[in-house]
Amino acid sequence: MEKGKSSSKNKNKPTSSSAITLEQFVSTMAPLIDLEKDAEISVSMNSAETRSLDSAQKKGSTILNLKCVDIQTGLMGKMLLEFQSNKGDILPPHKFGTHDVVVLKPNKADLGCPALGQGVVYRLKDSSITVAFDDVPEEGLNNPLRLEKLANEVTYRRMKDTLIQLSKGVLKGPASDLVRVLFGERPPTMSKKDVSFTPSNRNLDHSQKDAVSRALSSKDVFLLHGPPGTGKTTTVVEIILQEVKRGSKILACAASNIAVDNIVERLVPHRVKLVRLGHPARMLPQVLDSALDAQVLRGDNSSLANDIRKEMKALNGKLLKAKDRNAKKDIRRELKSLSREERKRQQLAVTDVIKNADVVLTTLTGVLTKKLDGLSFDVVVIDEAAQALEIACWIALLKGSRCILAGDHLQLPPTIQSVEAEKKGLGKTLFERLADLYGYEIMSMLTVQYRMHELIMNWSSGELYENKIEAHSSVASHLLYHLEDVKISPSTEKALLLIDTAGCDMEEKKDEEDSTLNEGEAEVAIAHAKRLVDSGVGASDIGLITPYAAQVVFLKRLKSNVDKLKEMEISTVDGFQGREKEAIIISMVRSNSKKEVGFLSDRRRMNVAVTRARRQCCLVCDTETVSGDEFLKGLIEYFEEHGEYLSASEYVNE
Ligand SMILES: Nc1ncnc2c1ncn2[C@@H]1O[C@H](COP(=O)(O)OP(=O)(O)OP(=O)(O)O)[C@@H](O)[C@H]1O
Repeated sequence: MEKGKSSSKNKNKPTSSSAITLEQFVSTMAPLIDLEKDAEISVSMNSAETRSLDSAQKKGSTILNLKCVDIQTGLMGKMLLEFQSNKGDILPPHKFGTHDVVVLKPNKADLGCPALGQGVVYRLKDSSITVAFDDVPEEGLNNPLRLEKLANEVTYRRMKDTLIQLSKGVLKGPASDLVRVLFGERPPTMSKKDVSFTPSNRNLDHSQKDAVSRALSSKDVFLLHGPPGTGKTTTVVEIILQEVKRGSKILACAASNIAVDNIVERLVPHRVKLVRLGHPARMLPQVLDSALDAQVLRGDNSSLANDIRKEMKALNGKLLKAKDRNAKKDIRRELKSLSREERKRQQLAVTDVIKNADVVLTTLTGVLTKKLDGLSFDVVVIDEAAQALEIACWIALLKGSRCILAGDHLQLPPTIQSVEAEKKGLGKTLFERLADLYGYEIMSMLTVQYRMHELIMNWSSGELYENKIEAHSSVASHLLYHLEDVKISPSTEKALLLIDTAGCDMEEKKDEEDSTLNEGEAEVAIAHAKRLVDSGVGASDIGLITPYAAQVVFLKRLKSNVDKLKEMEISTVDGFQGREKEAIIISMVRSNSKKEVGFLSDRRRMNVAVTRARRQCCLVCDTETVSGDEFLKGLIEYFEEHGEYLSASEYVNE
């Protein structure tokens, strides 16, 4: 925000890094996309460096020794196969994520052996992984199996294609004026009068209403800045509904499938004509009804295509029986024409659905489907824009003449695998660049938050949002013991807790992959979670988060021995962005005599960590080590002043 503010004072004098020209952008990004692709391939099974199965499992790109425990039909004919480890409860540490493309192979088969099937990860739990396949593999399911993760090269190809398009043809497309504004060649414009509207959601607060009105006034670009818990998606949905009322055709996107589905779910009750494009295995079950495939099946053209297929089947039967050459020739001719008709009907079914929809929703990379070729939109809305690569945003932006980007550049940016690409600026988002370039001229910030106790919020608001955020009265003073069935106890009566491991002999260490973990601290964090559950807090209402992947693995191992914590989620901070829990425990891990804190010092990461909590945020850390960093020192002092301080020694041996 500070950046946005300062640039708003000298409106059209952008800072050097944000005032990049289109040509500079294209020439900088092309090699960075290649670097990132290479980095992704090197952690996947397509990598030439993967020489043995053991090394692949260590890298997390394969999971060995699996058994298939369940097969179900779902998702429009896709087959859902669930796998568990042959060796025990918990899957070994891995780098698989939902929606990754994977192949299934016999456990011991050679690295290059053909796959039994290729699918998409549908669901991931600590102890199982479910994959959606087009068909059930014909054999081999009764023997030990392995899953291999493939690099998603298609995404990179799509980004490269977009760069090429940006570098040449766009000056004539729907986005021709928008491109000039977003690269600082032309100033953005807003209509002179405030646009008034009747909100569909009567609960909108003043900052949300103001943001909707300004979004509707914008003629080219608008940024909706949504700090944690301030109802960014609620506001995005209102903007879309108002644009539909105005008769606009809207393309609504986000970097992740889940964020797209969130919007779909909230639009459906308003009976908006919409369609969700994408692979059904990547969608939430509750939005499948809005999927393109489902709507195509329901359409007239689709049933006509079905009738034609039936006719073709009958003709094929006739063809087999026919003896006369001329009769055979006639049947073949008829079959050919029916097949042409069937294909045409299928395509018409797809275009009908898309043309009839007021809102088309898909992920950013999903926009490059042939189904949207030649189509343009009045407005492109991108949610989670501060978590998307700029080049991914351009895939969607080239389809429209106006855009509305929603996000928070003070939370974590997109994850970049290549250290070099990150250093050279691949992770700088369009949202951040535009906030720098034009500031409040094109941006509104939401200022009422609906998640956190005000003590949890105040630290983040003061450090990152110029103290502009206020807590809504429904959450401002809510505590864990106000929840039904939760007892008042020392563990549940405070919004902020600091458990200090300093002097308790709990040093950090490195795992084989060079990620840091802290076993003593992990035990303390688990002990606090147990105390919460003993006071009546539901385990599923607790989130245990940490910046380090190795600590996640260790914590999960500890958790597997504690039955009452089964439903508690454990994740990296980065993986928990966008989520919330009643109680959050943060294990900060670093404890060393050099006071090294590594990437803990990124204020955006701690901002995300602390603001996941609704009623209690508990920091477990070595205050001696982390206070070596000025920013973290401020965090510790804030917790000491406004919360309860405890020594980790009180939790040892629990
Ligand atoms: N004006 C409002 N009045 C009451 N509750 C609201 C209002 N706006 C948002 N909320 C509530 O706040 C919560 C967060 O809203 P929403 O999901 O829109 O936020 P978000 O900005 O997408 O989330 P995040 O802050 O994690 O990015 C939801 O439970 C929502 O119902």
